Amino acid sequence: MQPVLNIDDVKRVEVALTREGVSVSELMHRAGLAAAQEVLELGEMDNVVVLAGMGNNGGDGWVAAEALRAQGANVTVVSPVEPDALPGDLPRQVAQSAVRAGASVLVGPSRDELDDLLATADVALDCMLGTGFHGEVRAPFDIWIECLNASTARVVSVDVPSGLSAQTGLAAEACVVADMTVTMLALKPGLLTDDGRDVCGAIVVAPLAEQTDRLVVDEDPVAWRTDLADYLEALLPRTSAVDKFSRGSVLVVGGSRRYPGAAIMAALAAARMGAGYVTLATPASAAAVAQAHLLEIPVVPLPEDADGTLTADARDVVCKLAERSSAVLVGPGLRVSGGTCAVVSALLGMDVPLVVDADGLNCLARLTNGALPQYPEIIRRSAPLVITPHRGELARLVGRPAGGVSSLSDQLDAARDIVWADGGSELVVVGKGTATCCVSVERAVLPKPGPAALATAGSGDVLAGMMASAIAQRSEADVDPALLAAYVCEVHAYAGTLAAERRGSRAVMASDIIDVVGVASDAVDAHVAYPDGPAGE
Ligand SMILES: NC(=O)C1=CN([C@@H]2O[C@H](COP(=O)(O)OP(=O)(O)OC[C@H]3O[C@@H](n4cnc5c(N)ncnc54)[C@H](O)[C@@H]3O)[C@@H](O)[C@H]2O)[C@@H](O)CC1
Ligand SMILES: [K+]
Repeated sequence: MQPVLNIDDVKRVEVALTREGVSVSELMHRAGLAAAQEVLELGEMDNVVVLAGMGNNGGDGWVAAEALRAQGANVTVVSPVEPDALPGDLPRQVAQSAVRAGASVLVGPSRDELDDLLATADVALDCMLGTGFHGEVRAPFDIWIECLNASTARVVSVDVPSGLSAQTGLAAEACVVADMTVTMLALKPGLLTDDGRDVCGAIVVAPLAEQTDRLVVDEDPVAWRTDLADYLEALLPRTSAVDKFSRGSVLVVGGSRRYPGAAIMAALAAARMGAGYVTLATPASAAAVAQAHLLEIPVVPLPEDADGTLTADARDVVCKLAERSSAVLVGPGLRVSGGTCAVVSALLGMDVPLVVDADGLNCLARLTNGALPQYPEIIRRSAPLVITPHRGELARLVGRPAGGVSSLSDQLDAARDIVWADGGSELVVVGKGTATCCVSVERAVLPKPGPAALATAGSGDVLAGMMASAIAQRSEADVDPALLAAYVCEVHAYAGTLAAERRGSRAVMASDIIDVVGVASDAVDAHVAYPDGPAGE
C-alpha cells in the first residue's frame, strides 16, 4: 500500500528530513533531478520548455532544466522575472546555476511568444505552482496555463499540476492538465480525487531520501492507497466443496411501494458476488413486483403502512430471518419513517454482520439526531458493521450542513469522527465519492476508483449488495474489515469499467454493472494472484 499524506504532514516530513541532515536545498536538487529523470525516460525529448514559478516549485524546475541541459536537451526556462530578481534565495541560486550551465531563459513572454515556444517543445515541465498555491491563479500563470493546455507538448507536472489543490483535489479555473505528475515524498489526497483524477495523468512518487518511507509512516498517513497485490488476504473463498449455505447467506431488507427497484438490484448484486443464498424482505405491496424480477431469490412480504413503507411490526419477521443469515443489508429504497427506523434499530441491536446503506443511513441519522459521533452506543456491537454513505449522507450523519463534505479530505475527517467515537474494530465507514475511502479505527484504505460510468442511479445499491455478500462469505475469517470493504469497491469499480466497455461510457445502468460483477471479481482475483493477469492496471 502507498501512504497518502496531508500537505501539513508532508511539510513535517520535510522538516524531519532536514533534522536528519538532508537540507531543503538538497531536497530541491533531488526533486529537480527526479523530474528530469522522468522526462528522460519518456525518450526522444530533445526540446524542453520549463515553466517556472517564483517559489520552490519553480526552483525544482530550474534544477531539472540544468540536469536536462547536461544530458544534451535544448532547454528554455520561462520565468516571470529575471533569475537574479527571484525573491527566494534557493530558487534564485538554482536559477543562476541553470543559466550558467547554458539553459535559455524567456522572461515574461507575451501569449504569442509563449505559444510559439511551446509549439517547438516535445515536453513541457510544469513548475509554476506547487503545494504553496492557494486561491485562484493570478497572472501571468493563468495565461501560461491556457497556453500550455492548448499546446501539443507532453506535460509533466512537478509535485502537483499547477492550479490544483493537492489537499482538496479541487482545481482553480485555470489548471494544468498533465500527462504525468511527479510528486515529492508521498501521495497527497488531492491528487487522487475530484479534479485531481482528471488533471494529474500518471502519478509517480519521488521519495527523495532513503529515510522518507520511515518518516512518512511516523506522520500517521491520512490514508493508504491499495495496490491489487494487497488484496490477497481479502479474496473470497474458492473451493469446490461447498453447498449453497456454506457459501454465505444474505438477507436484504429494503424497498417500498414507491421504490421497489433498489432492493431488487441489491439482492441480485449479492447473488452475483457469490453468496449461495439470498433472501429479500420487502413491504408487502412491493413483494409481487420484486418476485417477478427475482426468479432465484425468495421474497418475503413484510407489514407496511398506507404509504407502502415498513411498519415497526416488521421487526419480528426481519430479526428471525436475520438470525439465520450470515450477513444482512438494510436500507436500499426503504424510505425514512418511524417503522423503518424501528427496523434499522432492531438490526443494529443484533449480533449479525450488517451493512447499512441509503435510507438505512438516513434512519441512522434520525436515530442519532444527525450527530452519530455523539451516540456511539447506537452502533456499538460485537459483529461487523459497514456503513456506506456518499458525501451527502455522510454530512447528515455527522451533523454538517448540506455540501459540508465536499472532498476526500472531508470524507476522511467525517468517517474518522464516526469510527473514533465508536472505537471498535468491527466498524467500517465506506465514504463514497469520486474517490472512495474505507475507514476503520485501524486505518483508512483507498481502493482504486472506478470510472465515471459508476455515477448512475442504483450503482450504490449494487455496491451495498456486493458488500453484504462478501461479508457473508468471509464471516468466519479474520480479515481486516477495511481491506475487505476496499476489495469489494475495487471489484465494483472494475465491473463499472467492463460495463462501460460493453455498453458505452455514458450508457451504463446499474443492471449492466450487476451483469458483470462475476467476471469482474474473477478478473480482479486473477490479477491479485497473478499480477500479469487479465485485469491490467
Ligand atoms: N515539501 C518538500 O519536501 C519539498 C518541496 N519542494 C517543492 O516546493 C514546493 C512548495 O514550495 P513553496 O512553498 O515555495 O510554494 P510554491 O512554489 O508551490 O508556490 C509559492 C509561490 O506561488 C505563488 N502563489 C501562491 N498562490 C498563487 C496564486 N494563486 N497565483 C499566483 N501565484 C501564487 C506565491 O506567491 C509564491 O511565489 C513543492 O510543491 C515542491 O515542488 C521541493 O523543492 C523539495 C521537497
Ligand atoms: K506544478
